[in-house]
Order: sequence, then C-alpha cells, then structure tokens
Amino acid sequence: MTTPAAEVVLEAEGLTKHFPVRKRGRAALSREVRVVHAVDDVDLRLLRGQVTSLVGESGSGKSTVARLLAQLYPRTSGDIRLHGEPTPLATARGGRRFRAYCRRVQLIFQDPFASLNPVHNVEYHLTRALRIHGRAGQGKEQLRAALANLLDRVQLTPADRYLSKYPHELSGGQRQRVAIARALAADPEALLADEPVSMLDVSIRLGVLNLLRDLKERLNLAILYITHDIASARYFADTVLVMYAGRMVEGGDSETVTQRPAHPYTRLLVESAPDPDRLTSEAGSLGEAGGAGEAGTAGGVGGAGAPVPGGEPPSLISPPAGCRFHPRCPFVMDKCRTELPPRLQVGDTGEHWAACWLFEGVAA
Ligand SMILES: Nc1ncnc2c1ncn2[C@@H]1O[C@H](COP(=O)(O)OP(=O)(O)OP(=O)(O)O)[C@@H](O)[C@H]1O
Repeated sequence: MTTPAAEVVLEAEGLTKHFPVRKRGRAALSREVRVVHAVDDVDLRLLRGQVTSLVGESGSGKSTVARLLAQLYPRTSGDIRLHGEPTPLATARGGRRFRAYCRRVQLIFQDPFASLNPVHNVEYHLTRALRIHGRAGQGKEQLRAALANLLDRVQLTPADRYLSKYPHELSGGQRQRVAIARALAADPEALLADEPVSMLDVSIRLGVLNLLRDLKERLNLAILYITHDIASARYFADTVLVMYAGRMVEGGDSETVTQRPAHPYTRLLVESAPDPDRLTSEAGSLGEAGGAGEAGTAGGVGGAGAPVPGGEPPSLISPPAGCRFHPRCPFVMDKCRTELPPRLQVGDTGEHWAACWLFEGVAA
C-alpha cells in the first residue's frame, strides 16, 4: 500500500520520447519528419521501499521509459527528478553529475546472459563495478569482504563457490542474481528492473522476485518492475501503472488495479492473464467507482462472458487521435475518438485513476 509519508526517490513528469523514423526511397525526398511516439507524457514516481510495476503489452513503451530514467536515451521532453533535483535534458554523459545519477539509479536488463561478458568471471564483473563506484575498499581483504557481501545479498553463498564461475557455468537465475549484485555494487537508491524474470524458467522466477522484494525491504530500495505479466505485478508490486501505446492509462495500488481494473485495456490484460484467485465480478468494481451512466455500461467489460476487445495495438508513427485504445475499445464513445482523456479518479480513495472517459464525473 502506498503510504503518504513514503519518500519520492525518482520522479518523471511529462516524460516523452519520439524516435525519428528513417526515411527510405521517395520518402527521403519529402520534408515531412516522421517519428515513433514511443512514450508520451508519462508521469510516475518511485517511492523508497516500494515496488512500482509498469505493465503493458509488447511495444507499449515500457523499456523506453526505463531507458529514459536510466539516462541511456536523451528524452524528447519532460522532467526527471532525483530527490526533487531536476536532471538536465542533455546531461553531459561521463560528467560528474551524470556518474552520480547513474550510481543512484541502476538498470537491470531482461537477459542476464547478454548483460554479462562471457569471457569474464563473476569476480571480474563485481570487482569492476565496485571499483567504478569507488566501493572496492583498500587492499585485497576489503575487496574480498565487499565481494562476499554482494554475493551474500543476492543469496549466492558461499561466495568462493561463485567468484571464479563464468556466465555459462551459471544457471539463468544465478546469472540474473549476479547482474543484480553488480547493480547493487553501486549502492543505488532506485533499481529499474526491465522484465527481470521473463527469460528465466518459470520454476525460478519466483525466487528472483522474492530476492528483489527482500532487497527492497532490507535496503529500502525504490524499484521499478517492468513486466507484461499483470499477475506477477499483483504478487510483487505495491503500485501498478498500466501503459498502452506509449501512454499511461491506469494506476493505483496493485491489489485494486489487478483485481478491480477500471480501464477497458487493463481489463483486457487481466482477462487474458492466468490468475487463479482473481476476484471476479468486475461489474461490481465499476459499481464502486460510481456506477452510473456510461460507467455502468462498462460494468460488463471484465466479467464472465464479457466482450474481450480484439485487434492490435496501433501504429505509433500515426497513433489514433483521442484515446489511443479507442479503435479496440468495446465501449468507445464519440468523444474517445477526438479528445485525450485525462487521469480521472476511480472510486473514492483518490489513489486509483484511469485515463478513460467512462470515469468522467463518476468519482465521489
Ligand atoms: N531505438 C529505437 N528506435 C526507434 N523506435 C524504437 C526504438 N526503441 C523502441 N522503439 C519503438 O518504440 C516503441 C516502444 O518500444 P519499447 O521497447 O519501449 O516497448 P516495450 O513495451 O518495452 O516492449 P517489449 O516488452 O517488447 O520490450 C515500439 O514501437 C518500438 O518499436
């Protein structure tokens, strides 16, 4: 649960990334500049000691958000603030300020095999990270202790058994633990975990998620957990944010968003996710949101036998006007085709919102 007192570590406002489209053939002669609207006007906050999950299907812009937050890409517009301190649009890469930011905000990639160099062993990877961040200590003894401490944090013990191993000698889960240990070498405050378990065997996913949860609690980390699996977000996250076609469409505490989704797109995600103890009767959830008028129409979206919107996500080069989900939405109204819905409150707690016209005038 989000507590009002939780400290904001990292925050984005109006975060936008447009990638230019390379022109080919005759298009190369035209003056028209075409871009992929990968991320548009995204707001999010990562709180100390909490997991925020960013959920959405492939191509919705989740990884781009993580890369923008990690400063791997320059953003087109918007603000990123670490402890309220703005990061300039074009942070000088390699500069002191940039290095300090990168130390505090660490990214963990989906594929631990690709992120570890196959010709180097665990000791090399971790020692290098400790040295880069000035945390290797003085002399061999202190370095040894720092390495053992890192491996202990990711539950790879005894350390001596793992230090000499090469990536190919480790299981997928162990490799991801080494990648997490390498991120921890920087002593970060925020971890951006981009689909950290999706390439792992189902049997070991839970272990790695439990490890991240343990780190969140012990080290008081602010974690961004990116996933297309809304069921795992329910299990692991405190807060869930849902992205569709480059925009945020819903947010709130994880239990509410995953069990009583409001936006028709979130309902689609929840409907298609295997989650055995889902509380059904989403009709009731919209009733709670106010239930009257158009929202009442939406009450049937997620329930048994409810229509599941078909179709594909839109082109991000020329995204639909209004709500980007409108071409797939079973409850589309005229307004949805032309006007972008703002964040509208769902229910009466003030923490659950949906960018959907169905909730206009519904909240208490
Ligand atoms: N470097 C790039 N240049 C051009 N377009 C890009 C680039 N990176 C991402 N995109 C486009 O931006 C959109 C969002 O991509 P992104 O990888 O952020 O989505 P995602 O939700 O993380 O998807 P996945 O789960 O498949 O990784 C996609 O249309 C993608 O093709």
